[in-house]
Amino acid sequence: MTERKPLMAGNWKMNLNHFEAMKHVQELAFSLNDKDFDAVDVAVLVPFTDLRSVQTLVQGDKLRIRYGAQDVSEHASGAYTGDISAAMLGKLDCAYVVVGHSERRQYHGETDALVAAKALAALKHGITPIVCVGEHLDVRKSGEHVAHCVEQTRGSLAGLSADQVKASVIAYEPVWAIGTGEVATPEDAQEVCAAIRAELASLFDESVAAATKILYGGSVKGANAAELMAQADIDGALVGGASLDAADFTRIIRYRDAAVAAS
Ligand SMILES: O=C[C@H](O)COP(=O)(O)O
Repeated sequence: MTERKPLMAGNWKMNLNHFEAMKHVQELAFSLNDKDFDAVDVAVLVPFTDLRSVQTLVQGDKLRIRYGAQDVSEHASGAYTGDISAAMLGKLDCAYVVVGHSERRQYHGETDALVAAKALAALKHGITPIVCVGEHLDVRKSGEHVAHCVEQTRGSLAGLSADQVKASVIAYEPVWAIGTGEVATPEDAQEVCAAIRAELASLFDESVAAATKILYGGSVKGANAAELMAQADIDGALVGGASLDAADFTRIIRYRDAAVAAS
């Protein structure tokens, strides 16, 4: 069976300027140790304006924290005012980029096809795309959430090869659970993550399904990370609000400690 090393990725969204970013990364680095990094991959997904400062800090201090961006252009270069290319992110040694976050889908009209094009652009430059999918509350209430997320996964990975999917991360984020304090139950999250994994097996094969990391996102905190991580198909978390608090993000990264304390 393939070992999938957990990934805890903090999506800062539009928070923290580059001074605040450096302070926050230093705080996080101070609270984590080698044992944490051996057990879990830790990443911060920061505003574009923070990237160079975070890179300098991480590389200068040889920190084991990885970093990345929250969006990328599907284009290689050219007259796309305000956009940032994957080549530019690659030059900053970004390890990850979020594509298709529900806030981009909602406020910027991003479609599955665009998300797939962005994922491909990232992969071309050796950057792992974190491809987000998830349903709105009305879809959940209609009982169509599994079919919806599977369909969105298929569309958002269109054109990626088996190896490219293995080199990607998928994040299931029910939109109704984002920033609301309304966390999906571990069983709800597992249901969709398992369906996404089954879809990878049917689109490609079992090796792709076994190798691809699937994260859960939506009101993850130190207090609920362990029960989510106990689910077979959840390989980590995409954390918004709680990642802005170094202490709570550390608790999420150390979810195993909470699991031990509860047993
Ligand atoms: O990308 C992160 C998600 O949107 C979750 O945000 P949240 O943890 O604040 O609910």
